[in-house]
Amino acid sequence: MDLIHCCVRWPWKNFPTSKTSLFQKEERLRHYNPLPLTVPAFSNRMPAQCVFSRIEGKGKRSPPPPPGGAPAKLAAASPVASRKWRSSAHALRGAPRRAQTPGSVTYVQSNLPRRPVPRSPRLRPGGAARAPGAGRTARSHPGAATCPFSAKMALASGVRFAPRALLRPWSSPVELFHHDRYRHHEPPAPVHYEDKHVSVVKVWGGTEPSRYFLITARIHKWPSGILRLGGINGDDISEAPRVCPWARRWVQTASAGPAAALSTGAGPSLPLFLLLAEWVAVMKLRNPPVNALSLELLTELVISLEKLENDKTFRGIILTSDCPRVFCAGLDLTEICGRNPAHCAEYWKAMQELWLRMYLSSLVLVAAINGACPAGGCIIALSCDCRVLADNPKYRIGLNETLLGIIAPFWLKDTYVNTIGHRASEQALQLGSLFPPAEALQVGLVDQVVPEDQVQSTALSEMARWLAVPDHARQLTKNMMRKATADRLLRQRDADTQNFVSFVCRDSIQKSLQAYLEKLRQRKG
Ligand SMILES: CC/C=C\CC/C=C/CC(=O)SCCNC(=O)CCNC(=O)[C@H](O)C(C)(C)COP(=O)(O)OP(=O)(O)OC[C@H]1O[C@@H](n2cnc3c(N)ncnc32)[C@H](O)[C@@H]1OP(=O)(O)O
Repeated sequence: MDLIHCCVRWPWKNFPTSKTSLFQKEERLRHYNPLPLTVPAFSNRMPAQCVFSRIEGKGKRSPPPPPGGAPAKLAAASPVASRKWRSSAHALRGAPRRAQTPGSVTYVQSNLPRRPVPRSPRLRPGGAARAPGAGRTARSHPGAATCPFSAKMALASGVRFAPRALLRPWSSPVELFHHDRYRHHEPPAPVHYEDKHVSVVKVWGGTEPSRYFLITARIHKWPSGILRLGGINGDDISEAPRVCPWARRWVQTASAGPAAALSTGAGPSLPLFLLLAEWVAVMKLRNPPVNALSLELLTELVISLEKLENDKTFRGIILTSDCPRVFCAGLDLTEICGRNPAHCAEYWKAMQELWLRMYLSSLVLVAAINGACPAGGCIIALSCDCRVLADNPKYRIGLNETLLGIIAPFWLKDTYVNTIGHRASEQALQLGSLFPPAEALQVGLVDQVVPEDQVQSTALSEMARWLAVPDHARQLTKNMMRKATADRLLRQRDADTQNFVSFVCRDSIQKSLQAYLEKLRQRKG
């Protein structure tokens, strides 16, 4: 995904300028431009550093066009781009043109069909074909610096942008630039991007989070109005502020506000945290007293996961417990104790389903383990991508099946081995070890052990770290790492169910399960 793609899908006309829901706009655009248009010529060199921003002033008049006019500027920068500009300007004649209102953005929205762009031999790595002297305009006359890169990029891609908008001097209300050029986009001296001058109004996430993000901030001083800083999601959104030094300053300044409210832990910069608010679901297990995995809870979890996976608003889930002192007590023993084989089979299938869904989930799953986490609870946590455990010696984690007289099935064992390695698993599984936090960290069962009151914020920081990776790359890698293990169960699912049912329905096993449950109840008394 790159800036051009974003531009194509999101011409200025459709760029949300009011508080109208971005999601509605996105929906409209889907119909407006249903064919995905990729621009291979630029995609490799337009990573997340691409930022485009726009300042809308109220009642302020736009600065006059640069001396010599846009075509002349472009001609000076590149004769090729200039020729293309002329032809596109010609093509644009007759296209709907919106009148320039004071302080608002002027643009021409083309109604020409868009076309895919062939790789141009004139384009050099690291930027578009740069004609001699292309950067000189900015140095000699910063106020009149043009964006030839953007112009050429758009023209070459067949995007019929308003040339005036593209070639506008940067100090005008419209800015569209590339990281190669950011150094020419220093703000004029009187602008102070400090706390009292700038406040974040909203951070928007798209319905397709891998596409873009947008931060709206209110600037209290000159140029007063609304500033929007946008970027392409899925690459590395924390990179975006790096594009432009003054934007970074602004983002850093603003990070004392809403971001601080969202997280007390140290974490990446503001946009991530604000976006987290929109992209990350927190799923709390609530089946008191110990969050045992009843059939109902399993079904509920599977449905919720499916919903979140299908809702493109979400990129991650933080899984935690709503029950004090217990994350999850594992299988609900009452579901397999004294029940008929059909019920046991149904129950086990639900357990398999949940594991498969979690283990192969395209979302980032972070387990915020705020309580004891034995057996099935541990498997739920191990199916996540990352585990944060509260530092309390009572909160132990591990697969203790052997202590109940039962055997962990092969896919539980595989999950264990994939996490802590063969030898450690061999030992821990046979002994039914439940690890206290420090040991769990040492053996690699969890990724972080933190004070109890920091579990959620650390999980959020971890989530931010995982979300900073482009979704597609992370998902494919996850799949590559986990598919073989999941496939093994998929191939033997029925046999595994039969094995489970025949095992737990044995008299001897039923007796030991009964005894174990009894022990738990007596312990309480
Ligand atoms: C071929 C394949 C064959 C088999 C594969 C089977 C795979 C199994 C994986 C599993 O998950 S087996 C389940 C293993 N789970 C455990 O061993 C956990 C047992 N529970 C505990 O250790 C503790 O309850 C706790 C540390 C989770 C919480 O301790 P605490 O807060 O002190 O609560 P209580 O012990 O007082 O328990 C309150 C209440 O909850 C009942 N209960 C506890 N665990 C379970 C459970 N897993 N299933 C059903 N019910 C459970 C306990 O009996 C108490 O009930 P009351 O009626 O007395 O309130």
